[in-house]
Amino acid sequence: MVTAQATAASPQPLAIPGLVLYPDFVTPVEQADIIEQADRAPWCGRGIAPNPEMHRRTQHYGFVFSYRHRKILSECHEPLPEFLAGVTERVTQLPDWTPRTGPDANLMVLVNEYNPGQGIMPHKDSSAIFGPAIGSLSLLSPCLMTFTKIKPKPMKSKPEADAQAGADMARLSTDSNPTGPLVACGEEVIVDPEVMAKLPDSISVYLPPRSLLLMTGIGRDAYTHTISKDMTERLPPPDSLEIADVAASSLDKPSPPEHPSVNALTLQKAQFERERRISLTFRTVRAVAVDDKMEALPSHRDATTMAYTK
Ligand SMILES: O=C(O)CCC(=O)C(=O)O
Ligand SMILES: [Fe+2]
Repeated sequence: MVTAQATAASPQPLAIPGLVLYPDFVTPVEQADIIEQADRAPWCGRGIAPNPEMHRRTQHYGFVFSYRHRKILSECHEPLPEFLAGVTERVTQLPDWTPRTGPDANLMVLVNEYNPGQGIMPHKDSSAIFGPAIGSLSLLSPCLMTFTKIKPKPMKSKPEADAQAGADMARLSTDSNPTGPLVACGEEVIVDPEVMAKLPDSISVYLPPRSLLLMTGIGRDAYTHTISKDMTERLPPPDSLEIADVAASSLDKPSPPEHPSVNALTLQKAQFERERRISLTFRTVRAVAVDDKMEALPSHRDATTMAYTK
């Protein structure tokens, strides 16, 4: 059983603002418990509704997301299953978890399974559908998650921008093409181009087993994230790799005992084999599809826009 207690390892802010890695977010025993319980629950994908066309298997708790239609299919306020309650509470109590918490927080937990050869295309989680923080808990196999700066669109006047936001919302409710980055609209961060210009174009983040990656602000809204399908992950040069607890300059030093998997891999190999990985994605839902239109959920009507303009 995963309980809502504080995590031992200290958080690691990454090179992109808003991205923070929490190593050892769950213990090996908690990891085994989550995997066992998830494997007893029904998966969708590979011919099974509600996402039969997906090759990757998923489980959707709290709300059901359709990849084909890119929307939350139905509102369902059933409590999260017992095996997810503790870890979800722990995520939503993190100091940088910005959405509201509590029973009306419209939480969704998505379980993703990646077998060797499976990944996730570059995308940004829609700001119209999902709230301002996304937590990703990595279980079993490590992987690299690559963040790439989204190229800015040409500046628009206010009426044009408003019209575009409306069009984006309409597109979200009708578009059936599941490829390509999701449309960004809603209450996403507004970033000063000068701030963005100083940030890296792309970084690869090494996600050790049992770590939680929290994505907020710039890292959530101004970058896409992706996991490759490669069976073998090759570590990029140290200056483009973000590794928890290991500064690029200390890669040739002996590994500290607390995170042997991170350092052993980094020090001994320039590559590693992907094995089965299960991730839990924690998000709040802002809008659901009702009669084929997107409608904002009540608890997000008063959400405030965060601006990174300084
Ligand atoms: O597997 C992960 O860690 C990320 C999943 C993800 O990006 C998503 O479901 O939108
Ligand atoms: Fe995502």
